[in-house]
Amino acid sequence: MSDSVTPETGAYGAVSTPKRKTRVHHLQQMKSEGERWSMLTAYDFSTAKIFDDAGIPVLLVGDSAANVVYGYDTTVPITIDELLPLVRGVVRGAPHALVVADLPFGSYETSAQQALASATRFMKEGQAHAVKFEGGERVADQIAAVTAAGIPVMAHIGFTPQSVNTLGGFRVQGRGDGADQLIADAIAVQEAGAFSVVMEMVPAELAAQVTRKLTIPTVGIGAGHECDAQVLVWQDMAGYTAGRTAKFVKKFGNVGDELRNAALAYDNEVKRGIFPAPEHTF
Ligand SMILES: Nc1nc(=O)c2c([nH]1)NC[C@@H]1CN(c3ccc(C(=O)N[C@@H](CCC(=O)O)C(=O)O)cc3)CN21
Ligand SMILES: CC(C)C(=O)C(=O)O
Ligand SMILES: [Mg+2]
Repeated sequence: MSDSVTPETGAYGAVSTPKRKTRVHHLQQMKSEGERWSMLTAYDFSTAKIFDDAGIPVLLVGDSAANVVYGYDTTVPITIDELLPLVRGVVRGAPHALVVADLPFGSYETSAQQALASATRFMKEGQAHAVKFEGGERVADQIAAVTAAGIPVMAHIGFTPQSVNTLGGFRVQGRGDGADQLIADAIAVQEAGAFSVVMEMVPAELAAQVTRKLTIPTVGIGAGHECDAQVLVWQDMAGYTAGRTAKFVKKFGNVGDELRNAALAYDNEVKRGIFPAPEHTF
């Protein structure tokens, strides 16, 4: 092999690509060993395959599909029936990653029974490995019931987008008096049996404090670098989101520009009769 970067390893090949099937206990183990890990959203087979191959250990089929797949303004309208087919595609594309499915708004709030029924659909029909839903103390009963049934639960506290209408918009949570509630929520989800907890838009110092206090791994999004793990919506991470993105986003690529340029080049060659060339012709 030459010294060039190969598609098999890539520039970061040495530090990624764990070719084992990620399980919940591995994430716990990584926290014990002080090893950080990353999580990305995925919504289809092809991208899941790329992220799985890159060694991303956890993929989330987020209800953010409401925005990035279906074009809704918020995550409130998306349904189980809209999310389930995406979960099936991601699971087929990701043989190594732990695939977590987000429960959408309206599918778990009323009772432990409702949460278990919804989670069960994602496990049976979607073949997900775990579910995630929003809320702290207020969904502790749901977390306990779903976990007791053998379904690992990832919790989600801080800014919970499904509650945008009561949280007063897309805002940082846990400032001032909110800190006590955030800590209470973190402890409640751990005690209810969650295997991990997402903290969204929480001041870094508070997120660090919660991360030290909890035994389960914390996954930050806009919660500073002292969380045990990080998550981003993949389109934000790769520079594929049209328009402005939140302050917590870093663009690691220019996929949007790449795709647009490819479409322009294709259109141009078709119009000029250059594509298809003899080598593309039977
Ligand atoms: N593409 C995408 N990325 C996401 O991170 C994401 C979604 N969609 N959809 C579901 C939720 C919604 N999320 C959001 C949406 C907007 C802001 C936002 O506008 N934040 C502003 C205001 C912060 C403040 O003033 O407190 C920001 O500048 O970060 C944050 C999180 C996170 N999730
Ligand atoms: C941003 C992550 C945590 C999420 O809940 C989603 O993508 O729906
Ligand atoms: Mg979500």
